[in-house]
Amino acid sequence: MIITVTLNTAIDKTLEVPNFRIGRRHRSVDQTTMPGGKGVNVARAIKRLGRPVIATGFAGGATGTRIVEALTAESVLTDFIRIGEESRTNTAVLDPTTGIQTEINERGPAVTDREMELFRDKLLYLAQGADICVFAGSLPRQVDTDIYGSMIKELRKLGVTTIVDTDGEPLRHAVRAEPDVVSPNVIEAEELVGHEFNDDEDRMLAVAEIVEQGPREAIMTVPDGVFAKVTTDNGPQLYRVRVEQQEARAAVGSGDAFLAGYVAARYTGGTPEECLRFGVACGAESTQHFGAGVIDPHSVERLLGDVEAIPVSLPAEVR
Ligand SMILES: O=P(O)(O)OC[C@@]1(O)O[C@H](CO)[C@@H](O)[C@@H]1O
Repeated sequence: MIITVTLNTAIDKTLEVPNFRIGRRHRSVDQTTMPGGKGVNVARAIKRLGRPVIATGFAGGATGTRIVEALTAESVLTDFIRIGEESRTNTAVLDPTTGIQTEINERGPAVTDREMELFRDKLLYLAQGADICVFAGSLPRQVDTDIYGSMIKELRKLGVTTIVDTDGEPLRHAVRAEPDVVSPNVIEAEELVGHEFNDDEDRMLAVAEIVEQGPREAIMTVPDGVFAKVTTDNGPQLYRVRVEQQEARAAVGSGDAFLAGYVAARYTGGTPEECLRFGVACGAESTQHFGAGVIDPHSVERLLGDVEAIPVSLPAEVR
């Protein structure tokens, strides 16, 4: 079983607004709502890939009920802790004339110590039957920024593989707890290592630098693929994995789809290279659909042949 943890679940509302301009009044021509939050999107995509997955975390109020009911309607297994405050609604404005999407994410509810205690209990219970646990997304209010870090340590004792996709302080703490994999995007990775990347060499060295901070492996997502430092049977290996970028219908959540593909392949025993290639195919395919974590597994298989995995030699200083 694969667990996805989403502490800050959301209803993602996307409004289609042609010629969107800051400071003007608009009427949307179309709108969609879907349960979201990064771990929820990862669970949706893993389910579509046919691997066993359960989504957990916090869900509060009428929005929380909607999130759980909508996931159930998608046949995604859920086991959320119900909390007193309302889960958030994240709003995205998509301008079809330019393809540009603007997002406003709410901070989310405050979580009490008691609710957090209940969640820890639940996670440890679910972890007994799990192989992999994915922690993804921001934290709701009043939650210790070391929460992912402390859960990673507890799950390691149970032999569960831990994978993290978050940012800022929670990411900083999580890497120190030595998870199996961290998967930041470029902006999150630049913040983590403390400098900007100017070229591919910088990006390649950055994943090695992140591994130095604690995780066993690091995968940085970029629009056309990933830069990664993974552990193969022959030792550590750097990879650049890329695919020709297609014109995106909606790129939001492609990092979540990458992670879902990577985890699904890892769950069924893929080699590191196979997992990275499958993840990149899933991330790219997801850009053809509205809705984060929505993928078509048949198109993913077709795209896989176009994904290139290039092993990169380790410079002496990062060996
Ligand atoms: O505020 P967070 O938790 O960092 O990100 C939440 C979010 O923007 O990320 C997903 C796309 O990756 C959306 O489903 C969701 O609304």
